[in-house]
Amino acid sequence: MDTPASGSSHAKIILIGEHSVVYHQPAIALPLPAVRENVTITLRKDNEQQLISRYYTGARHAGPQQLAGINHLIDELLTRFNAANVGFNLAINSHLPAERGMGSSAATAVAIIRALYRFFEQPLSHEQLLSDANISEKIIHGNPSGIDVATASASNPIWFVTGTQPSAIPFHLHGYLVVADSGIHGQTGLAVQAVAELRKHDLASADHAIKGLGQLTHAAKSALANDRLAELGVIFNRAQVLLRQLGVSHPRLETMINVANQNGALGAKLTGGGMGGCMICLAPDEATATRIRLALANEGVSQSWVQPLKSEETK
Ligand SMILES: C[C@@](O)(CCO)CC(=O)[O-]
Repeated sequence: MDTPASGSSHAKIILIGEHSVVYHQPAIALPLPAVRENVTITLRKDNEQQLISRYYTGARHAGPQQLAGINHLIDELLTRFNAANVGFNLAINSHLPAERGMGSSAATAVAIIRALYRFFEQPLSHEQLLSDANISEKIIHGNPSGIDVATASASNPIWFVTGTQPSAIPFHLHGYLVVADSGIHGQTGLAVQAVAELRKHDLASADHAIKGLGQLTHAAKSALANDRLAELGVIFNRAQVLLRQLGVSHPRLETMINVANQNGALGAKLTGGGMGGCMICLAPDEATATRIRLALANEGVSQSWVQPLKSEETK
């Protein structure tokens, strides 16, 4: 407790299966290790608990409503460690844009939990990490499947089914994944609610799309295992049609998807909750990935990332 402690995490990208995963279909997600979240905790001499972040700096309980989930999580851990009155500064250094489908709230929770357990010198199992991180995710997202937390704490691509342990997935794929930020805040909780509303009004067509996404996720698993990048691109395009039917796309994402596909992408779709947030697409080589990013930048996209997909690195 006398020495500062740190914890870190990273962004997540859902390759396929967002939304349908809430209805017990499988999903496939990847950690994006280049886009990181770091938390450092240092002891204070007084008993104040201060938060330092790019969105808010000050007493942690006096912060905006968006901090409710994180505060609840910290309260619960401090009570568990019998440390409710210990003073500390908790600094969050984040490279993840918030509310863009990259799992920023899950990454923050995972980094905070790792830092707090280290600070109070408590052992932390992977199961405990997942269960603790879902404390704040439930407050922020209402009914999360758990995929964001599972990917924020994973170092390899995962196959995820709600209520079961995430498993490693055979990953033999060569190509490039481009992730591009629409700049529009997409609220996962609202998007999940919108799909639930659609199911109330038109159960048959909503469940048809959800089942279709499940089938595409199984097809994607086989394409990933057998280095079939072009096939995975076609699967991305089909998934986007179904996500649009579920009402979770956005005109800006549709424009970006068209730009990517017109500039050599093998397929493109939204990722995460949608209604804003990020788009992902597949490129066969680095030159094409660069061309896509430049074309998106010409369309006003200010942030994009590229992740090489190499089976050696991600297995
Ligand atoms: C939209 C959703 O499927 C993914 C959010 O990253 C919601 C969830 O699984 O909790």
